Amino acid sequence: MKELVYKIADAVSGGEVVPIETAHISGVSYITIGEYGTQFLEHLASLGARVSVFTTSNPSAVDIGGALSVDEKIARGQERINKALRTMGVSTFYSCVPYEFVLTRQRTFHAWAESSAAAYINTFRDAWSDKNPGPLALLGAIAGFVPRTPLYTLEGRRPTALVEVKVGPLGSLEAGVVGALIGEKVGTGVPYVRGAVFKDEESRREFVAALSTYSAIVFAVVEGVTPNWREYREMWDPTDKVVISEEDVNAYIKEAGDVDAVYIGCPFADVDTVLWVLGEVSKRGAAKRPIYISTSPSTLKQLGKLVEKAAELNVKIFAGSCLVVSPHTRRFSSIATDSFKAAYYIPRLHGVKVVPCRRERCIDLAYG
Ligand SMILES: C[C@@](O)(CCOP(=O)(O)O)CC(=O)O
Repeated sequence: MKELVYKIADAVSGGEVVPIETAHISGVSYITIGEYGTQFLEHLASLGARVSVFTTSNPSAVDIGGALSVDEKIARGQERINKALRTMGVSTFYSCVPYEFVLTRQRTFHAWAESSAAAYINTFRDAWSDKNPGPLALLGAIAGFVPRTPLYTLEGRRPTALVEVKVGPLGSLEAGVVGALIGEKVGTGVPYVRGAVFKDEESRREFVAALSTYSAIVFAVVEGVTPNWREYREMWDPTDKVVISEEDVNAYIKEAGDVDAVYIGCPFADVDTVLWVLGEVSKRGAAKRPIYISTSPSTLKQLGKLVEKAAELNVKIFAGSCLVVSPHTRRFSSIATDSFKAAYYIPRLHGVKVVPCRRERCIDLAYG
């Protein structure tokens, strides 16, 4: 596998590579990679390929507690993927927020394939990762190194565009809209973001998820927030400025119509978000329409008995999968969500309509 990574490096980074501490692979759901992707993983495993660094995996098509129904064919396909990954030594923890437990120190190298997770550690920790495509992250995990693309160099992390955010503090939906707008307006390079105030952890997750979904950008310097932001600031003299106003953000937020379900947790929800939803729902009684919350397996465990209590209120908390990569999503015709990443992928992967709304409004829609 090392030769293969060197070959790719010849094409993309003048043959240079960087050693990595950890890898995170995406494209591990039978829904997104299908039969050929599954055979590719099985083939690698049967050749004796084994990861040489700690490697985690993105959500799968099947959640760990069986809260989402999937048909036999998908369940069997997913089991084959799980087996191939386990054989190669991948931690089959199935989470899109591995940064909850892999604490990626500043300026250490990682090969993460999930764009929102790579963008999170770049932006909020100044740990260095490019968005490596899923197969390359896996080959890199096996080899122990990846091509030295610009984001693995200080020079390649030099800001290229100044963005002034004139709206906030940003809740989860607004943070996603601001991320998407920066992505669309700046497109590539490294935005230097001034004035962004995130209300909570979920907003930070939504910001980087939307930024990296709506553009190729997986690193933003957020003034006052990104470690070493002063150093990045001094590296460059801004010429152009992009402004994100309250009107820009409001133009993206439509008044929602009828929905069959509400979805929170793309990227996976933290405990705080789950508690907030449960607090709102407890005040009103069981929701008329199901509220789905995806979390990491450890968050689900930490919640303990609350998961059953939530189920009585029609709040389905599940882990290891999400409504982006699970076929369960196809049973709905319209879903409300505060996630701009989910709003991008769910219609494209499942043909299901998505209504982006603020979290408070999403909860209202579960009763409307
Ligand atoms: C569906 C999926 O491709 C979502 C997109 O991920 P990304 O933003 O392209 O890293 C994730 C996956 O396949 O693991």
